[in-house]
Amino acid sequence: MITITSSDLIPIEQHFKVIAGPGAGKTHWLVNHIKNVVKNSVRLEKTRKIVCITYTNIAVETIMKRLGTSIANRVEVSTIHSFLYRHVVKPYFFLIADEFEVNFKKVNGHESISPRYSIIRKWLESHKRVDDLVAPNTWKQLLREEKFDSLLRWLENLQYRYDSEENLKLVGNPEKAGAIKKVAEILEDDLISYKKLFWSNGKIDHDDVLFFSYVLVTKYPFILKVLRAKFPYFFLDEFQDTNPIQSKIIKLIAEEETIVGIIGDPAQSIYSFQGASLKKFNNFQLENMVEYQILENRRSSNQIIDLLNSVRMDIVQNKYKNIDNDVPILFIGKPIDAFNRIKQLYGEDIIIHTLSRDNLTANAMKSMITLDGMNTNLLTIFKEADTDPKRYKIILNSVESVEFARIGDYKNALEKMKELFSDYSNKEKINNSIILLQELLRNYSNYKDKPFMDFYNILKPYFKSMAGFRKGAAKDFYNRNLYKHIAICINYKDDISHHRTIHKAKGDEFENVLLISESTEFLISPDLENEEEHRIYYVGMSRAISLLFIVVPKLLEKEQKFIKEKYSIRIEDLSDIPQLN
Ligand SMILES: Nc1ncnc2c1ncn2[C@@H]1O[C@H](COP(=O)(O)OP(=O)(O)OP(=O)(O)O)[C@@H](O)[C@H]1O
Repeated sequence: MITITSSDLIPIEQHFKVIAGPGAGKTHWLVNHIKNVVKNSVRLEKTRKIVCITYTNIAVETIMKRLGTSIANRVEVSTIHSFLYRHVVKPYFFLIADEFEVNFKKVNGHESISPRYSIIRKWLESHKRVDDLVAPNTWKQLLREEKFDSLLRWLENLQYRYDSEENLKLVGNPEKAGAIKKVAEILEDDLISYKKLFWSNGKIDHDDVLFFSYVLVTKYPFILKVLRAKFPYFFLDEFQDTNPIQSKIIKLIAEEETIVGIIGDPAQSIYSFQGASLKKFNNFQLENMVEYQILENRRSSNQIIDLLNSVRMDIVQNKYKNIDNDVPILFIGKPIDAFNRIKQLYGEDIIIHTLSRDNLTANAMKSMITLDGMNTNLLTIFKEADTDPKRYKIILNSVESVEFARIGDYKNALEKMKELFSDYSNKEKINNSIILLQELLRNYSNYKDKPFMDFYNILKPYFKSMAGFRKGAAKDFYNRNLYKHIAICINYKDDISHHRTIHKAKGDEFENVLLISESTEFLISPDLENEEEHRIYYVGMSRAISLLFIVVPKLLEKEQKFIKEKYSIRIEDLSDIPQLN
């Protein structure tokens, strides 16, 4: 292992792996490396390009900006899904379309696809093992209530996995099977038929892109030759979270001609549910690959780096900036109280980013409301209650569009709205979407704290054909639930707000961070190597530049004592601060 700094250059014609902790300047280093390749490579010629793969669209934009306009046209910065779609799936889909029953002419990009009742019904009815589905789990019984609910959740979590013979298989996650656990194995036998119902309609999702790419490059190796000819350099940031299919494709590309470089931090591997793992990153090898490490932390104050170093065993980061600041504070109490307490301590103007473990807490922080006693499952209940798919889509997309816009994400807000005007010309689609979105934002205070039915009533004049209500579950749902409670259950696409999940904050950095946690396990017995939960909180803590705060709901006396002894950290019980409202 060779130690470098984020300003050092390395040879450009060798595969490499760069390992470095948070704030080491991995992205910074990668941008410099790309510039160095553009400047010195004799293999780029006019049309050949460098590929730079990163994890999110936001990260793509950051890298493009840092590369600058003068060399941006020499580099293809992209997420892996967009890259593979553009260069493998789209041009070569026709080769496997018949085999997988894909209507490839209808395929237009990749999207998140949710299971739908009509499709599930069709699939179950003609499932190749339908005769093995016997009472109380006949195909009709599986379409009812609790079982259907479990079936939905199970289908939402399908994954492509390699079996022991390295064949790629589509499998379900038994942990998500709930009430259908007993029959999940039978259902799993014919999952491809379920997928084909979407594919035959031209709909493919993000995982399908990886799957089809893998099938294509292994069946038709000439595609690899084309990729190598077009892209002599292939770099991947955040490689610790790489999906195994992606890893295999990269290895195939690296077999000849193309130089592959991967960059990442094993302690920041937080996507095991997508099949990534710290071990896979550590074990990733290519012929003659050179390994480097960067041991600096250029982001955080000395006090934050001390804390990060105390929970991490494999490396000790150097304090590059060598800037002192206040020691981190561990609050005991509610997140909103902690947020207000920080303002009390540091002044109203302090900008605080809160990072939460789950989506709901992050969204509740956006609206500064507490989750106490709230039903946190409202979106699932909404989907079940509103059996009119058209109305459901209009309402859900509108909520998403409004809430995306409220955090400043107008791009995705507009996309959501445009889906509701699919029958219009492109220009009309945009115009209608803007007008409606503006109207909804202007009216926000008129429906935010009111029953969901009020929101429906505001939308109704814009969608004349949207169904009304008869007595029943749908009407009850709209009358009994408040808009704001449904709004906090949505999933933000690109969350650019000050209140995000830790997962959505990956790769980013903020001046002051309040980390919201349910437990202090990651401080009391940290084990980054084996516990993904601990790594998630480590990622959260390491986003902070100047000040770090952590809030937990409770902490035993002996735990307080232990934490005080082990770390330089201040503990404050918020119930002892009377002036907090
Ligand atoms: N060589 C350098 N010169 C100047 N600034 C640097 C250098 N390297 C890194 N930085 C700065 O240090 C900070 C951390 O860098 P960067 O975001 O690239 O780290 P990272 O290793 O990708 O972090 P993480 O893994 O935590 O997301 C950034 O503000 C970046 O601009």
